[in-house]
Amino acid sequence: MSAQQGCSIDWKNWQAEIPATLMFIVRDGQVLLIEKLTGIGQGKVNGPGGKIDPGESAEQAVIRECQEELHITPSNPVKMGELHFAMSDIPDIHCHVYMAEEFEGEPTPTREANPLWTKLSEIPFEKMWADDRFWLPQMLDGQKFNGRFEFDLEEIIWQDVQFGEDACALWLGCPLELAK
Ligand SMILES: Nc1ncnc2c1[nH]c(=O)n2[C@H]1C[C@H](O)[C@@H](COP(=O)(O)OP(=O)(O)OP(=O)(O)O)O1
Repeated sequence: MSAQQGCSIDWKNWQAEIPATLMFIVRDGQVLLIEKLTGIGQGKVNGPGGKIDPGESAEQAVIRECQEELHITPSNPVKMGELHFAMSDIPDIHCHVYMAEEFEGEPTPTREANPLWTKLSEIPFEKMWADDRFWLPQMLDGQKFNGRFEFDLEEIIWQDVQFGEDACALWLGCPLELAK
């Protein structure tokens, strides 16, 4: 799929209804994933994360979600990417993706998530959102990215993912972010 061919979304004027976050903590050749027990993507494997609350920055939100879902607090999160999901069956999502190497606490199962320490070579893409295989390996390799996906239900019908520092210039930022 090329950058614009076959895409029905006017990305220039696109605005997501749901601002959201994801966190991938990497330590000792493993990444901390979750089995998601509630919310959008229930039943899938993903990183911890969730919706950004009004007045919250993306970074504040991703830390809060890790506390709620796994009882851990990531330190020094690094923003790695933005994901733009135009969905057919649920509201569109704009997701801010972070990585961290350190955290406080012990990953603990909660009502919302089961923690899954996963070898970097054994990520279960077949249990994850279809887009993950197009940016997660590169991100875990240290590349920043900007991804746009049009979904028809669970299937990707158009995509564009860019990597490297240039990709950061495409980030929309977080409209709810507090001035820093
Ligand atoms: N396509 C795709 N790929 C990868 N990750 C995601 C998607 N779509 C998504 O929504 N996500 C991620 C983004 C967020 O981390 C979650 C969705 O947020 P959700 O769990 O519904 O938000 P919470 O705030 O935790 O849930 P509620 O409290 O509102 O139930 O999935």
